[in-house]
Formats: sequence, structure tokens, C-alpha cells
Amino acid sequence: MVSDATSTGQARRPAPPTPEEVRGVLESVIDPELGADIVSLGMVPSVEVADDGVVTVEIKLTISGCPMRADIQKEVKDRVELHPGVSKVAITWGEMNAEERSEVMTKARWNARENAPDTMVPSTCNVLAIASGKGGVGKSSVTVNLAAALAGLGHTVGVLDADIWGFSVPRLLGIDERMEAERVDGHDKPLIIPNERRVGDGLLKVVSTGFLVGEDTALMWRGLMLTKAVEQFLRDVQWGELDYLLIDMPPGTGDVQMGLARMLPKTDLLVVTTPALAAQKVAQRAADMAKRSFLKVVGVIENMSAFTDSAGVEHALFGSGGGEALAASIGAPLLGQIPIEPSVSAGGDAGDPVSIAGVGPAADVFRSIAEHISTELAPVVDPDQVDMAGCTARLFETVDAAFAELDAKA
Ligand SMILES: Nc1ncnc2c1ncn2[C@@H]1O[C@H](COP(=O)(O)OP(=O)(O)OP(=O)(O)O)[C@@H](O)[C@H]1O
Repeated sequence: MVSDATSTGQARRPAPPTPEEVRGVLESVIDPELGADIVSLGMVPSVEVADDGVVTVEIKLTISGCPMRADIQKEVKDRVELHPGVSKVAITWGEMNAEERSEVMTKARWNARENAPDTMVPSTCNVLAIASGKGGVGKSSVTVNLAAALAGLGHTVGVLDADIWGFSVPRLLGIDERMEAERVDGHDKPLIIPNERRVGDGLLKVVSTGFLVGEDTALMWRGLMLTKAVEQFLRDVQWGELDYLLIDMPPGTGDVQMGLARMLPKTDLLVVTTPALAAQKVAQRAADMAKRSFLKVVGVIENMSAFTDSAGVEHALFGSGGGEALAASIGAPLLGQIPIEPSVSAGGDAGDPVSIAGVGPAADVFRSIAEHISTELAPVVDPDQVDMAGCTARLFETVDAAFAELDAKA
């Protein structure tokens, strides 16, 4: 344990505060990562106040190297020192054990759900964010193909291109109209109307900065706060009815995951990796970030798996084993392995995802993953049949089990 102390050096001090009063002050200190105050999160096991006004606060961090430590320290000192009768603030640091950590995470998830800002995404919609540790692994191709395959099963599927300045969803889906905005009763700002594309009996509703700016002007958006743009797409878009919302995440950004966890706390994450073991390590980072922002990783998808030539010989161009290794290390199932196939890139170039009407193993794997999502991983819920309390309890059980498993492996 280490200790920090500063002096406010007041001449005639009023009586020191009680430990309860100090706790009251500490309730205004928010852990920036967990989004709740440090007292209700159980991070302050003890507060002692000496007769001479020295306040000693014990703070337990989730991990000893917590990057938020300096912020918390400053906030605690600044706020407690201002309290009349305080001469010094000393902080002793501790680290939570696995059980305490899991308790804090549960509380943080409750808080996140309770304080989630309003979004236009229906509460019964299944939200799946598709992430990868780095660019070029086929994350956008996987997103649009899964979305199209889910629509092919008759679902209404939103696609949010959160890859704000690296967007490729418009091209991959062959949509290039600009999005319109419309005034809607009860909203002070006009709402953005997603672009639509029918797939069989289903419907895709697509939102991308690509529909607001031309592909060439995207670079000008660099100054835009990524999280703000994603927030806007969740809040100011007239999504209407949705069975699924698939979010194409920008590569490797923790900020957007944090923002999503706050706006749509029930978002589940699918991690895309290639078979190369090095890529798998990078993808693991995306999964770790998810864990920190309390998103649950529900599956791993390996893309660019072995290519089979016309003679039926397999070529593992990008190595092998990455998907399986990643799935095992994060404790999530490997949902499928999509082979390298010219039909995938040709479909992307033509704006016609191979999963819609394509033939061949890649199209089949996309469709079978969509089927699995639709029947097992995230079946569509009928809003009239939802037992919200039971559902939430079950959800927490699943999430807690997943975190406990991850903690055991860490
Ligand atoms: N299974 C596959 N077989 C053949 N080509 C593929 C496959 N998956 C993706 N590709 C091709 O690889 C390239 C990169 O794919 P994509 O744009 O989906 O990757 P990404 O991870 O979203 O990249 P970025 O982060 O740069 O947007 C594209 O040209 C795409 O057509």
C-alpha cells in the first residue's frame, strides 16, 4: 500500500467532518471507466477522520495498475479537501479480489442499464457489434453478409457503420443515396432516415457517414469525435422497428466501445479474426477492451480461412488455428470459419453480398451463422411476450458466468 498526503493549512479550523460526511462527499466522485460513484461501487471500504482533521480514505481499485487511479486521486483530494474541518487527505490504495471485482462489475452494469440515455433503437432489438483488433480482416464484409443473411431469414436488420471515416458499408451493399432527415412529432431536431434495401422478405436499414459525405470527403471528418457521431446515429436516427442492429465497429478503438456500452448496455460483441495467430492476439485486445466496457463477447468468427482450389486442395494462405485459439482464450464459441473465396470480394465490389444469393462454402457459412444467431444466440423477442424481470435476471446470470470464466483464465 502507498500513501499520498497534502496539506490545506488552515489557521482556525472548524470541527472535522464525520466519516459519513466524507462518504457523502465521495459519492460525488465518479469512476470515469465504470460510470458510477466510487462509494456505491464499493470502492471505499474505510474512511477515518482524526481529531486534527486528517482524513484517511482507503480506495480499492479493480486492478492495481488501473489507468484511472490518477484521476480518482485528484477528484478525491480536490473534493474532500474543500470540506470544512479537513486539514489533510491521505489515500491508501488497495486492490480488489476476484469476488469484489465481479461484484463491482455487476453494479456498474446495473448502473449503466439504469442510466442509459434514450436511443431510437427499440428495447427489444438484439444489438450485435462486430469488432476486430485491426483493419483489413474482413470485419465490414462479415457485418454486411451477416446482416443480409439475417434479412434473408425475414428479419428487419439495422446496419450502423460506426467506422465513421473508414466506412465501406455503402459500397458493400450497393447503396449510394444520401440519407434524408425528417421532422418527427415529439423531437426537436429532424431525424435521419436510414437508407433501405429489401432482401427477400426481410429489410436492411442502413446508416453510414458515407451517405452524408462522399467517399472522397470522408477525411475531412477526422476532427469529428467518433463517439459523438456514433451517439448521434443511435439517438437521431428514425430506426423504427428492428429485430437486429449490427454495428460495424471501427478497428481497435476503446472509446467507441465505451460509448456503446453506455448508450446500449445490452450490446453483444462478435470478434472477427483471421487464422493467423498474430492476428488473433490483436483481436484479443478488442475482446479485452470489450470486457473493460462491460460488453459481452458472444462469439468469434474466423474470416479468410483456408482457400480450396478447383482440384479440392486446401491452402491455408493466412495460417490456421487463430479463430479456435481466440475463442478458447476468451471463452466464447467459434461461430464459423469463412473461407477465402473470390465470390466474397466480388460480391463486395458489386454491392451484392454473397450471403444473399451466392453459392459456395463462404455463402453457406454466412447463412449458417445467421441461422445460429436467429435461433440460438439472439432469437428475436416478441415485445408482448417479454418477461422483462426474468429476462434481465437471466441476462445477468449469463454475463456474470462469462466474466467469472474470464477472470479465472486471467
Ligand atoms: N472471406 C473472404 N474471401 C475473399 N476476400 C475477402 C474475404 N473477406 C474479406 N475479403 C476482402 O478483403 C478486403 C478487406 O475486407 P473488409 O473491407 O471487409 O475488411 P475490414 O476489416 O472491414 O477492413 P477495414 O477495417 O479496412 O474496413 C476486401 O477487399 C474484401 O472484399
